[in-house]
Amino acid sequence: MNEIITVAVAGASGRMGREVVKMVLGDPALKLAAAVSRSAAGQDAGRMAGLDSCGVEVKSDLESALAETRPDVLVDFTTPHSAVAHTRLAIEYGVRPVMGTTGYTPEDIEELDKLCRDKGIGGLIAPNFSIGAILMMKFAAEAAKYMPHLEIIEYHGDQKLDAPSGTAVKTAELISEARQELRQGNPDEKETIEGSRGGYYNGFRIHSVRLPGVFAQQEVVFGAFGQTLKIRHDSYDRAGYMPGVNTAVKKVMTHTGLVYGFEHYMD
Ligand SMILES: NC(=O)c1ccc[n+]([C@@H]2O[C@H](COP(=O)([O-])OP(=O)(O)OC[C@H]3O[C@@H](n4cnc5c(N)ncnc54)[C@H](O)[C@@H]3O)[C@@H](O)[C@H]2O)c1
Ligand SMILES: O=C(O)C1=N[C@H](C(=O)O)CCC1
Repeated sequence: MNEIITVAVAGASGRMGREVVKMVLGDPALKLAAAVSRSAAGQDAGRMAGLDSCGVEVKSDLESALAETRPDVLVDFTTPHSAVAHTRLAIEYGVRPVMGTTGYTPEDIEELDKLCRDKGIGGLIAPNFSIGAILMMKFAAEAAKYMPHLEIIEYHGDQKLDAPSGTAVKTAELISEARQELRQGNPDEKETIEGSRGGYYNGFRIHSVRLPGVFAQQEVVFGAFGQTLKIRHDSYDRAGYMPGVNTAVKKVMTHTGLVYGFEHYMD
């Protein structure tokens, strides 16, 4: 029989964190070891997530929670400001990080991969855990081989802290690996309002829309002679990320080193 995997959740009272607590409590192969939230400290984690009491009290400090409970895995959905520090902390305690939080740079990822390898543990940074979003990224990278003129438009709520989204950055990276080098558009173009052409990435543009009422959507728009192609993904419910997070918690136990992108866990 497989060992039960013990899981700590950081950002447990947040919108994603509550879904993760529910997912962990609902899977007999997993055990909630700790839940960390500064705003909900002292509450029962199950009650906080809208379920019955589970006997795990929410703690306010990640480091002491990891030191006391020594879980197998940390699942983190907090803020881009704390993502790197939380990943380092988990690795230091030998806890495998499954990081849904966005905002890492390529240099951060390289450093954290080395730390994981030195410690002999696995880790995952996944800007998006939903199957549809992963397929949208894969299809966009494939399309870019044949239609290299493109722009990425991502839409999120107006309180999102990072721009572009982690998903847009990952999409841009995958597209850049697949697409021939090309500087799009008119080289003499002039912005009369700064930023109106969006962010520049390897010859193409990324636009971040932030509006109340929006959750998470992205489209990659391709243009070629006489035609356009749009590849679009829409998220409607945070529970839609949970099958991916559940798979990640189990797969991160099986390898060494940091994996960047949930697509690596799909095959
Ligand atoms: N990978 C994915 O599939 C995916 C999906 C949705 C959201 N996200 C990302 O997850 C992150 C969180 O999103 P959300 O919508 O749940 O945000 P949220 O604001 O609802 O929740 C974040 C929570 O983290 C807590 N927090 C902040 N700093 C903390 C710290 N140092 N220690 C402990 N808790 C802390 C906040 O109090 C809050 O409860 C964002 O970066 C977002 O982009 C990723
Ligand atoms: O709601 C958010 O914030 C989301 N962030 C992720 C990103 O930055 O890509 C994924 C979708 C939801």
